[in-house]
Amino acid sequence: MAASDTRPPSPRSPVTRPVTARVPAKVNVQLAVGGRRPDGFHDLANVFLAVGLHDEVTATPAESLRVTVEGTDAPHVPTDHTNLAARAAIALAARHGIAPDVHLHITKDIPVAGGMAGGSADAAGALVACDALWGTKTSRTELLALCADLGSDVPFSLVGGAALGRGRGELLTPLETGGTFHWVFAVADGGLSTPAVYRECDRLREETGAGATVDDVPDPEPSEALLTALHTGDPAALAAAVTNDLQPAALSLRPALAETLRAGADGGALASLVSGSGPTCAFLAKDAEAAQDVATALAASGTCRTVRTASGPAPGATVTTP
Ligand SMILES: C[C@](O)(CO)[C@H](O)COP(=O)(O)OP(=O)(O)OC[C@H]1O[C@@H](n2ccc(N)nc2=O)[C@H](O)[C@@H]1O
Ligand SMILES: Nc1ncnc2c1ncn2[C@@H]1O[C@H](COP(=O)(O)OP(=O)(O)OP(=O)(O)O)[C@@H](O)[C@H]1O
Repeated sequence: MAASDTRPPSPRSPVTRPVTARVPAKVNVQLAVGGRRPDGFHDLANVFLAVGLHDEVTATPAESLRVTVEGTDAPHVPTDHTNLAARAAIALAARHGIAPDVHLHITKDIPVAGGMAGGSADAAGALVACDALWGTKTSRTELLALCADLGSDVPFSLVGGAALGRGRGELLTPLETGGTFHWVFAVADGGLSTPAVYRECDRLREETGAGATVDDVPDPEPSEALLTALHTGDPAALAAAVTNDLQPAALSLRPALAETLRAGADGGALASLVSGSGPTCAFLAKDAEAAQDVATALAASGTCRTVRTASGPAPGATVTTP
């Protein structure tokens, strides 16, 4: 603004150069699933750990909203307004009464429909990238509320690190971690639908006669042993405490995952579990060197499409452009 210009400053200072955000994947080190609520969701005790596999979302000014995707899994990602990143941009623009005219380019490295919150990562990335591009200066509290509307995992993709998620997973309490945990991920051919896995969990519970609603299933609680293991950074103690209530459902829908889990355990993993709703399998290793050994064994086993190593905790959605 010129020195003689007495107009009040604009409340927004949009930028015209592209803004890129980097967002991590997650693994659930504890996923305790309560009964089905009347709204169809399940209450959770969901202990998230962000790990260093990342998507990037670049937001550039455009005539209208447009999404492009690059990466091995790109053909499986929608580029219309159902893309979670597009929905995030629309929600943020609506919140500020502006048009969502932006080109979102997603560089996808997180497996699609793999139980590692890939779509959620892109939504959180789009929110922080668009907020910086549009100069909308949305408060953290408002961003978290927008995230929660977009999906249960999206708030965690924004904050990263480690956190306990209550409610349907959107009510977060950050957790201190005492060290770095080394993971190996076995990526399966094809994804699993998250609602289908929750439905299968309910079906298996009903099959045992126990019932599957909030009236039948005890409230899910975080494990003290697991929280202590995260706090002290002890991989052996964490391995002894990891649990995933969706694992039987994922295995029921994809029985071949049992072989993947066995191959990782045979390769020396301290713990082998399905990541969230699957079908990615996660293996906790003693250290970086042991993770390489587990990765080599999994690759040789022929029980998965690709093997990745990553450590956590990793930071949440972060703008990386100056
Ligand atoms: C399996 C996890 O990834 C673990 O972190 C999440 O619970 C799933 O989170 P998400 O993919 O963000 O899920 P949302 O987009 O919120 O919900 C998709 C569907 O998953 C089921 N769902 C999800 C979360 C939850 N606490 N209970 C549920 O039953 C519901 O059928 C819902 O319609
Ligand atoms: N940006 C996106 N990236 C990936 N999938 C998307 C995206 N937007 C919408 N989708 C749709 O969402 C579905 C689930 O994809 P996603 O990769 O988020 O699953 P997920 O990682 O298993 O999710 P979660 O771990 O949060 O349950 C995909 O099959 C795809 O149709």
